[in-house]
Amino acid sequence: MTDQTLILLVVLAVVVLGVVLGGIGLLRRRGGGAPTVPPETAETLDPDAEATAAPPTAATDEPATEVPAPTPTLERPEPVAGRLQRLRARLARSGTVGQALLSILSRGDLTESDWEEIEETLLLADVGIGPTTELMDTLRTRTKVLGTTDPEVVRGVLREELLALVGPDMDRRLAATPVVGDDGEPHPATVLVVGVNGNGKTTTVAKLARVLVAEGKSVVLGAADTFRAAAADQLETWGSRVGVDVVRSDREGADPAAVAFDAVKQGREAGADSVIVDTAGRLQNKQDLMDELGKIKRVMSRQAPVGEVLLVLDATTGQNGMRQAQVFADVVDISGIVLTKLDGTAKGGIVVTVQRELGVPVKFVGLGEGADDLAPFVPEEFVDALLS
Ligand SMILES: Nc1nc2c(ncn2[C@@H]2O[C@H](COP(=O)(O)OP(=O)(O)OP(=O)(O)O)[C@@H](O)[C@H]2O)c(=O)[nH]1
Repeated sequence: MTDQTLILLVVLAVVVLGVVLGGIGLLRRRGGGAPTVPPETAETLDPDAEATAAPPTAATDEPATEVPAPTPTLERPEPVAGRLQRLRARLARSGTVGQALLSILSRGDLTESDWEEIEETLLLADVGIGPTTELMDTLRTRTKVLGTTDPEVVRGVLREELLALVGPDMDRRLAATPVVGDDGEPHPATVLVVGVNGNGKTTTVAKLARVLVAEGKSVVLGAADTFRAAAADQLETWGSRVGVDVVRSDREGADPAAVAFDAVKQGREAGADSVIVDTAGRLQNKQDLMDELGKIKRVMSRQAPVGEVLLVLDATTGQNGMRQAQVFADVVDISGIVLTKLDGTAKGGIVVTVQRELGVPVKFVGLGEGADDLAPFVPEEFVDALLS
């Protein structure tokens, strides 16, 4: 190969190379590949960069956008005033006693067998022997003096006498307002709720919390029924519906007094108006019950005086319920009674019996399973419902 041939070959190779490289450049400009722009300048070049940029990750310095948690909607319990009036139809079965008495008394010139019928009606309604005899004596005297069978007059007399029996002057207010302790500090009003299991105690605690919330009070609940985890779950569910905190133990069988103490402590620290404590109420024997309730009350008092001990009693249990009630009254100072399930019984006379035997007023009555089916007991409204 001559020198000339060699120079020709080199020139040819350079030309071919130039053509090939030029072709590749042309292809690239037509969009066949990404422009080789360094990544850090890509954003500034892309007009849509802001809109399409990925959200900042935790690794960046930019603060993460906070998505507010959805606020649970709290229920507003029904107003408390007039609840017994609203629920009076639930007393229909109890009302049969009033209706029966009215119809007998309206016969006029009552015979001994009429009076026996009156007695039987009262006893069947659980009015109890003592109050039944008293009522019959006054009715005998008054109907004889009046000498009338006018239904309105007879109704008026019966209303007055039933009201006297139920006790219109007893103090039925719930001690639920904070008190100033010996240390000069405000303490929440504390309510200890006792009674045999199955009487409706846990649901009553929840309903009571709603009563107080309806009155604008702040409440903390203590789930000291540590034998039954479901009782604490039940309270938590009910409490969350109205924004009420529940203090509980996660350990079944935990010391109920410790839970009660923590509940009152939390209520005090939070500046709550009231603390309501649910208890187990197992009736193994009187001594155990006395030890348990005594300890709970003692321990609670270290945080705040126990202002109220409510006994929950199932109105349908009759004399058996009265015996249980007596055991509780013997072991702890009861300040009021809640009569549950009054909607399902004709034995409304238990109101009279239980007040007489325990010497404390019925403060609330349960008239159904609904969240607001607990009514403050108003003697006039109760007697009117019996006679309507
Ligand atoms: N009809 C009616 N049912 C009620 C009333 N109060 C409570 N109950 C029902 O009675 C049942 C027992 O109620 P609970 O509150 O679980 O009873 P408890 O006394 O706490 O029972 P333990 O937790 O086992 O001690 C439930 O089905 C309640 O809904 C009421 O006034 N009327």
